[in-house]
Amino acid sequence: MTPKTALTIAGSDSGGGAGIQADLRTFFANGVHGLVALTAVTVQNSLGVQGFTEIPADVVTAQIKAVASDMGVNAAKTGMLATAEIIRAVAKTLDEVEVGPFVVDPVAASMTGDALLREDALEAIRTELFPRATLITPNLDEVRLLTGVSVVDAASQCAAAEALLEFGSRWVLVKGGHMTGTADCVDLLSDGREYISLSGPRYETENTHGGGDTLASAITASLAKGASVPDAVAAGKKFIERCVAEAYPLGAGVGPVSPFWALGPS
Ligand SMILES: Nc1ncnc2c1ncn2[C@@H]1O[C@H](COP(=O)(O)OP(=O)(O)O)[C@@H](O)[C@H]1O
Ligand SMILES: Cc1ncc(COP(=O)(O)O)c(N)n1
Repeated sequence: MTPKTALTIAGSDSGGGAGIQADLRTFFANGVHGLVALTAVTVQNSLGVQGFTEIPADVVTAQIKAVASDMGVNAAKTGMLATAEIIRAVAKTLDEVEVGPFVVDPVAASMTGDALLREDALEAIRTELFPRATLITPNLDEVRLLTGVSVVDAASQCAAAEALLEFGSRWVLVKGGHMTGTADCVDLLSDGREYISLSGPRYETENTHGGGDTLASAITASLAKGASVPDAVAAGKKFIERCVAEAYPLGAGVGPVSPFWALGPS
């Protein structure tokens, strides 16, 4: 049987832990056929991002149109978008092709602190992509850059969600992985009417490279299969929890979260 399709519009991670590599294996692990519009090639390992080269914006557009016109896209997500020009091209293309539910992970920097966006491009994500998004999934650093709100507890997480919804997405997931002083990892999902707190154990590990990409891709895979946003996010949270629990060291720096458990017992 032909599986549902999910499109990732994102960059390549040469270290294989994040970016399109994380997205494609997460789609696979969730039973969805992965499609790709590559935006950038990063030179990256467990120690950080040594550099990147972006793909020309018209080539990003052409990739999206090629797969959408022929194969059909049941849901799509963005990761690293590199430049304001690529962001504007993606926004324009989304007005011309049908991609189903659209998840925007506003990736600004790697977890090692290296920039994955040229200057001024986060503003373009906010103005061009958030209004078109079914769901946006910022982490706490991105929340601070976008709204100025520092999330330190449940009340400020709620305030951040409200501020982010003003930018026009249907739903927002304020991820709490970087919140300090909490025993659990709490992500807050809201559409401005419902406030759904998704709580799970915080695992003791340094190896969380690719965590945000994996969560957003798992959510996108569920949306491609027809789940509602709250159900897709709940399933994504369960998926990423297991991936963090089984994360492994690789290289001298930060290792990747692991989807290998999804293959079943070896
Ligand atoms: N140590 C951890 N244990 C369990 N879950 C975690 C841990 N760190 C992050 N998560 C979860 O992984 C997902 C990614 O979160 P976060 O780290 O906030 O985003 P990002 O990877 O984009 O920086 C969230 O669902 C978060 O709750
Ligand atoms: C190509 C690419 N896309 C996204 C990330 C963010 O992932 P992380 O925050 O885990 O470094 C990354 N490092 N590289």
